[in-house]
Amino acid sequence: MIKVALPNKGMLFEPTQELLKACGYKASKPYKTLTQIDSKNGIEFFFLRPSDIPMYVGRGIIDAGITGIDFNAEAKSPAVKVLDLPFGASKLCAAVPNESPIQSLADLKDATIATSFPNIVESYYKKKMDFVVLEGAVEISVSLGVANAIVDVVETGTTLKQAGLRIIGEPLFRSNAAIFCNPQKTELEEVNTLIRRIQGKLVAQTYMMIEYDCPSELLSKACEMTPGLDAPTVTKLHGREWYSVKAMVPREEANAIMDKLWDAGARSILLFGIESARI
Ligand SMILES: Nc1ncnc2c1ncn2[C@@H]1O[C@H](COP(=O)(O)OP(=O)(O)OP(=O)(O)O)[C@@H](O)[C@H]1O
Ligand SMILES: O=P(O)(O)OC[C@H]1O[C@H](OP(=O)(O)OP(=O)(O)O)[C@H](O)[C@@H]1O
Ligand SMILES: [Mg+2]
Repeated sequence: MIKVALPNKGMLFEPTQELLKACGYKASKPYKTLTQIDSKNGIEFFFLRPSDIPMYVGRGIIDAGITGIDFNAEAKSPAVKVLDLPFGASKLCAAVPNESPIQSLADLKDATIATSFPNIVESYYKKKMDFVVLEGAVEISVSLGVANAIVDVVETGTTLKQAGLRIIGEPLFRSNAAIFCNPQKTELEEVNTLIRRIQGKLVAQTYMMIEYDCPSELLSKACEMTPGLDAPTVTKLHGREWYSVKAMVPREEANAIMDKLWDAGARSILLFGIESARI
């Protein structure tokens, strides 16, 4: 049985729970319980603080885990990223009070910076810096007088704005959620099954299946409009010079492609969702 760590709280908790459930895993966190055994799939899930997951996976105590790229970098963990996930997208930005004379990231070299990510900040500046290290609610620290600036996660910017801060320069780091694996465990069968199932679900969320009929003179143009991942499947209709075409199309473009096919003369155009996929 392999060990897999999942976030026990925070921004990654719900999307991770939903993803694993959709992939057929018994991974829902029981109330006040920090483990869940999925014996059918040979996995014991551990619900841990997302910032602690890189340490456990890096040491090989846990085989694989889902957390943020920023947390893995901050922990300087040897865990390897094996798959990006489409949630937890964030950036680490420096910010100062609106009225501060500081204008650029270079001006922050000698400032006292409040942050939960001192290692990432030092890698950015490539020198020892002066920090107040906080667990959270970092935006309020400047008005409380412990620092001149912060480096913290920004998503919409609302928390910064409410605290009377403004962003300086470009983000120091960009992050999203990902699956990380211990470098010695990347070949484990259960780890690879987990990755393939999640990849399959992500493909299913990104693509749809289109099926339509078109006259023979339209076939090559229609296939150009719906090239699929490799090539569209084409079947001749019985008793007519018409063809049935089936292909995967990007979900975001699916309706526009249907409109174009219709205008070009295709008919009986059907669009299907994909539950999962192994490509
Ligand atoms: N508002 C947000 N939007 C998107 N991603 C975010 C946001 N806040 C944090 N993240 C990202 O989600 C991951 C987990 O951060 P989160 O703040 O949820 O963990 P935590 O600090 O351990 O939990 P909590 O804040 O509840 O104590 C990190 O990789 C972080 O970059
Ligand atoms: O740009 P915004 O959309 O406002 O989001 C950014 C905020 O979200 C996170 O806070 P969280 O709720 O995780 O609390 P924390 O500060 O205690 O970690 C992050 O630390 C920022 O404070
Ligand atoms: Mg947080």
